[in-house]
Amino acid sequence: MKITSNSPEATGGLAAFLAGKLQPGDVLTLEGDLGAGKTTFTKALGAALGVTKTINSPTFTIIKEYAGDLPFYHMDAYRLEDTEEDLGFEEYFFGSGVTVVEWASYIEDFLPEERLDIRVSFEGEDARSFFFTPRSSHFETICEEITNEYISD
Ligand SMILES: Nc1ncnc2c1ncn2[C@@H]1O[C@H](COP(=O)(O)OP(=O)(O)OP(=O)(O)O)[C@@H](O)[C@H]1O
Repeated sequence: MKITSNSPEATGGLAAFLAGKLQPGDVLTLEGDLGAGKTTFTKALGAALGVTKTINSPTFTIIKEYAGDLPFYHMDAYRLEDTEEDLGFEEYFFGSGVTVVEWASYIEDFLPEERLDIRVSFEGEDARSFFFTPRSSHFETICEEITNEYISD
């Protein structure tokens, strides 16, 4: 399923709409090229989940935890490339918060099967495409709701 965004604000609105549908224990993976809009999307998602602190890229910390209406975990697996060491991922993935994982393919063996995969691609100066791949019935329902909200006809 593909949604087009024509501005950072539109990306924020899409992230906020998704945030409103999420439940404790939900895991999202987010991939896209440099400058595609992953951070823009994640900041808006976190804000909509009630996080008031500034959300920055967690590259040097692997995971950042934020308090919101429910816990929000922002993970960047870049420095874990093909690790076989379990750093306690389950506490996040099967916990009471929402987790966003960047560079998720690097920790593929530890990812929960039930998740929402999101890919952002650069289409032009302010244009971005968001591709959503739901990997559970819960996320299929959410994707249908996003489609109904964003795709008319
Ligand atoms: N439709 C759009 N959606 C998101 N960002 C957009 C859009 N149009 C323009 N932008 C701009 O593109 C940039 C996206 O940067 P952002 O840091 O979110 O990307 P990123 O994918 O996290 O990159 P990096 O991997 O380098 O951290 C921002 O400067 C943002 O204002």
